Amino acid sequence: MFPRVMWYLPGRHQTMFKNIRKLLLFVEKRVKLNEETLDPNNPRDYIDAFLIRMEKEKSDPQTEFTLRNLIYSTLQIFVAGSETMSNTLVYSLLIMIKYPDVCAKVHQEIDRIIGRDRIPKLQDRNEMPYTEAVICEIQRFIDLLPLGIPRRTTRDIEYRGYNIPKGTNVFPMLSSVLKDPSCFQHPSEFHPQHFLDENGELKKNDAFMPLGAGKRNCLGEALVQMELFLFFVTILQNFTLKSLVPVEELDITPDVSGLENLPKPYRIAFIPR
Ligand code: HEM
Repeated sequence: MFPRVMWYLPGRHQTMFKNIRKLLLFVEKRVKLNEETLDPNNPRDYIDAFLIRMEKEKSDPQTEFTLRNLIYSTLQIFVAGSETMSNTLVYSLLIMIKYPDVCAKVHQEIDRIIGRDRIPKLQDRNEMPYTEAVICEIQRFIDLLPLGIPRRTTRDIEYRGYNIPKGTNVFPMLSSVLKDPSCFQHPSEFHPQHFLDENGELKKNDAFMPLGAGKRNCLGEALVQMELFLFFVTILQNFTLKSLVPVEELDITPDVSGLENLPKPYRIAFIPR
């Protein structure tokens, strides 16, 4: 997907490479700091845990616990976890101003279950099926990573009658499930009822996989669902959102992009409640 030749061609992508190098330097510094202050009996974070395992396996030539893997996997967690979350939140606010009736119902549920005098907590999720359904539908509708994350087969495999040789790039196209009309009644519309049953309770759907599926699904899955709930609900608990243009003019189709479905730039007013 990112052929090596791009490193040598001029263009705007060079800024991206420069920024990645800066991030790598930042991670390298952080790893050094951890190394200098490491207490093997008291690991503080992912980097400490990795360093301890590196030390244990240092005589194994096959080990995956190398300094290079530590730096790249730490960077991967940063990159995978920041853009995706912020873009989902930015998109969710756009959808809320496009559908003020949905936003009003979320406001009502927040006021009923949490009120205005305390901060939201994760346990509130169990009592807020409408808000949960809206958050699921936002993730399904925006389909943030339509192609999933590119993978490569490590051996020859046969899947449903297809032979896929070792070394083949595979794009698990998440859109094909998130927008599947046999799984979602109105696949191309924003429709929170996709995740609600006739009693208004949260309804699970096996085709809901914005974070991938299987052994290598999103590492941050639990964090994503926690963060989305807490950030989204805290914003709506404190603000009424208003579009600065007539709602009909708001375009919620994604901007042109390579990997992620990004929201088009928009302006929004946050009015304290
Ligand atoms: C809304 C936010 C996010 C979305 C939509 C998202 C989506 C995804 C998807 C589709 C994959 C590929 C899964 C597969 O191939 O089956 C993935 C992988 C991954 N995600 Fe996320 N992600 C999000 C947030 C996060 C966060 C917060 C973190 C870390 C703190 C994270 C870390 C990772 C990592 C490390 C992988 C690679 C896992 C592996 O290869 O084993 N992601 N994510």
